[in-house]
Amino acid sequence: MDANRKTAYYALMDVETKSSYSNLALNHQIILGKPSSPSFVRGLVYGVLENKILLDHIIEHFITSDIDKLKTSDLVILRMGIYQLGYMNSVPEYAAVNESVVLAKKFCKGREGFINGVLRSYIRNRHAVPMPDRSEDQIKYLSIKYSCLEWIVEMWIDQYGVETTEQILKYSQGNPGLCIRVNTLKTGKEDLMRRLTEKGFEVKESQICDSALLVTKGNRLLEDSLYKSGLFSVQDESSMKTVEMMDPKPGEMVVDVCAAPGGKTLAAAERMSNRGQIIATDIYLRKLTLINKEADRLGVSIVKTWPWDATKVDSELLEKADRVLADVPCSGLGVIRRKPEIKYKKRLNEFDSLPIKQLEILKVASKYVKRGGILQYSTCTINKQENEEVIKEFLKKNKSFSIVEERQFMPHIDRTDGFYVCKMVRSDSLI
Ligand SMILES: C[S@@+](CC[C@H](N)C(=O)[O-])C[C@H]1O[C@@H](n2cnc3c(N)ncnc32)[C@H](O)[C@@H]1O
Repeated sequence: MDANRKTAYYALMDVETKSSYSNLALNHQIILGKPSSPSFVRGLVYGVLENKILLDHIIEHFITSDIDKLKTSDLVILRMGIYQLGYMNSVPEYAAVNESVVLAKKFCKGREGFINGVLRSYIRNRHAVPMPDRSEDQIKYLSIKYSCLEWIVEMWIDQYGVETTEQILKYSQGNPGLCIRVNTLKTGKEDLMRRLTEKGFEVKESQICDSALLVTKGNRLLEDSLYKSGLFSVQDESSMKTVEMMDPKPGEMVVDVCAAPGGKTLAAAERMSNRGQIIATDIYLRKLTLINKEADRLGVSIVKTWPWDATKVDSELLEKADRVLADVPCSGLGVIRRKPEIKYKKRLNEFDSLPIKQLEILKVASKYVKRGGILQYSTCTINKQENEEVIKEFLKKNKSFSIVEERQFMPHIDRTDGFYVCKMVRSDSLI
């Protein structure tokens, strides 16, 4: 059996049946399965996940039974087969069908005839699958075309209008690429570019962040000695941009109240030339160990971690910090191209209560800021209720803070993840 497709199947089953995060499931299965082409596996897994609603719409056209009655294993193999046939030009039709049948024989015995039949019908009639009439049901049309649950499409249409919503959906698809942060404590951007290029990686500078490099070609980056010796970290441009906007200076005291897994904390430490102090807290103790481990790899010694619920005031920190970062838990709707599974989350009470929790965390975080200090709020979402609305509520009752810079980054405008940053300053005088 082809190890590439088997690995993709296992990763997709992990996402469907164990609610695993796609990136973690994929990395885990690639390590276990040792496929000959990890990039093929990635393309197939992300392609299927990104287009799940569209693929199911197609499958429904070619089966007589109810799609909800299919076993997950049947459905995953059908999605993989249709995706290869319809959207992966490099895969010959016979390979897509034969390999799907081989998977079916192993993982859903007795269903190989059914799967073979559906895939062959698709080959014969792929152009006959109707889309919903856009003029009759715009939300349904966009939901199927861009594979995103209807409640999210509806919410964005309410907040941004139809045209922008379609742009957001369009640019939230496709491989975002790999971005790394140069560890300026150990190397410089030019030096790292040269060393990576010598090893066969293709690297270019980011247009968005000073310390970011985009790796456009090359495999097994994290197994390389340059990574192991701490010369760089993997981090999205959006995360790095947040720290660039916060602009922590050497010698300052910084508090990061939702710090794990530590991307922004460690970027801040590098920007501070490892001078000063950063208190990094998170509600989950086990996640804090990741920060400490990474700090060791990067040669960072100014970070102190401890578990803390950011909705509770830590009296040790009152008015102590030059800068406080509240990178709060959010719906993640700005990072759906990295984590497509977010597009399929049902709207639960948890979603609607997020702004309440975010405001609570922000209020507590504000108490740690010195007079004249900086308070920065950030999310990786494009839901206004978790962004502008939270800030509006906060500023209404906290008159000593005012906005220095506020930005909503959008996938279709900035070609980045969707994320929101609001940098505020606490007044010098008593208000
Ligand atoms: C967006 S993530 C932070 C990412 C991090 N700043 C980084 O750059 O790597 C939000 C974090 O908030 C933490 N969290 C959730 N509820 C919390 C609470 N009540 N108190 C403290 N941390 C919380 C989560 O464990 C999660 O690690």
